[in-house]
Amino acid sequence: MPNTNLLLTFNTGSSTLKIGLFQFDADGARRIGKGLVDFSRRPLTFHLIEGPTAFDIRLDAEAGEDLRAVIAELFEVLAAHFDMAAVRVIGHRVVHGGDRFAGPVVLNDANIDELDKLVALAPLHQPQALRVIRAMKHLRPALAQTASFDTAFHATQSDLIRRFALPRALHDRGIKRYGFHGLSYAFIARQLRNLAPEVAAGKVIVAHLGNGASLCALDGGESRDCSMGFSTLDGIPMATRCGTIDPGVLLYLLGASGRTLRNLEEMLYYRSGLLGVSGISGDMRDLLRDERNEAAEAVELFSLRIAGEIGRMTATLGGLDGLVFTAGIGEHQPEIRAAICSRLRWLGVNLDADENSSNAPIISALGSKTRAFVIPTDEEQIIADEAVSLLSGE
Ligand SMILES: Nc1ncnc2c1ncn2[C@@H]1O[C@H](COP(=O)(O)OP(=O)(O)O)[C@@H](O)[C@H]1O
Ligand SMILES: CC(=O)OP(=O)(O)O
Ligand SMILES: [Mg+2]
Repeated sequence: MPNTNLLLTFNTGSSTLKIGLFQFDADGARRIGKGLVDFSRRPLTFHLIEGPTAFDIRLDAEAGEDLRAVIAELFEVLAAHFDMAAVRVIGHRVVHGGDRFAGPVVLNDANIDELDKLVALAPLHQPQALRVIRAMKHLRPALAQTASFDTAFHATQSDLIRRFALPRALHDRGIKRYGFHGLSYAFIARQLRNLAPEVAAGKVIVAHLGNGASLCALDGGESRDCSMGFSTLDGIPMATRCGTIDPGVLLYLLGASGRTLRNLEEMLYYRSGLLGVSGISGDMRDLLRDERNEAAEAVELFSLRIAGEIGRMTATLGGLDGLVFTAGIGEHQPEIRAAICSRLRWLGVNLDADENSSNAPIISALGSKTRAFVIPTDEEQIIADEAVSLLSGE
């Protein structure tokens, strides 16, 4: 096998672990493979892509409390395809960096402890990422590990935008908006600079529409606003998460109707959003195929709330030059882009139907005042680039 430096990225989502394999040198990191384990499906299977070839490898390990057995088995499987002795660094996606981390870091015991303190703020994501970090540390104690944060990209937001209209003392204690999906937004800002530099220099809203979904307002490529705030529940409706909700509903459910905190949390994170409204599925592909009214209503509510949030963010920016769609739904579902944009004609968004239906990079019609784009995202590329910069001491 060739003598090169390898880098692995771990993107720990709420129920999946995405692995990126990169070759790197002083010039940067280049992807050579990717893998996915979906912890919501049994038996556990490692879906691995090496160049043009895909493999589905059944795993023997159980996803136990510490994930050590799963990570060890993934390394064994990867060793059959890649030179794992050449791995120099593991880069992790960590969703919440709080106020403490405004950029990527090399992980050590002290900052792993700091990340532990943020678990309550991102209960779906943070504990799982920490399990993977600790499992790696156990398995390869000498290997460097880095963390790249979803929240860090939003450090350019103003104090005003981050503020809730609550007593000041709470803000000072960290009860404020942080913003998420920052690795995706960093990647999109970079790609847009190559695709349409004149738009990237202006006012742009990016719609990251995956299982988790949010919108980000960019001015000159810097974050000014994000629909996700304090937690990954806020903003637009998602596959199974509720998005913005009247806090009076939560008080009512906890008070008069006597739900427990656990039960409420489980409902807001796992049984709401597209799944909750449709009663059918949280997967947009299922809803677009289904002919029942409830499916159509979930899709319509999703589009309506997104268009409304784009209106609000246009006020933050004071105008809109570009709109970018990304992630699973944003990249692959023209029907949803069309439904959102049909509510944004007043903002000067005018789609080209043919370009939109073929998921082309530029989907706005010639002469559209606001230009619209489809740009595939790659959070792992940002994690890899940040790990290489940290390693080379930049
Ligand atoms: N070709 C496609 N591949 C993957 N997801 C797709 C595709 N087309 C539509 N989707 C939708 O994208 C959503 C998942 O988005 P994704 O970005 O993969 O999620 P996440 O990374 O947050 O788990 C689902 O609602 C799914 O229906
Ligand atoms: C922040 C967040 O919601 O992430 P994901 O989309 O991976 O669930
Ligand atoms: Mg995601």
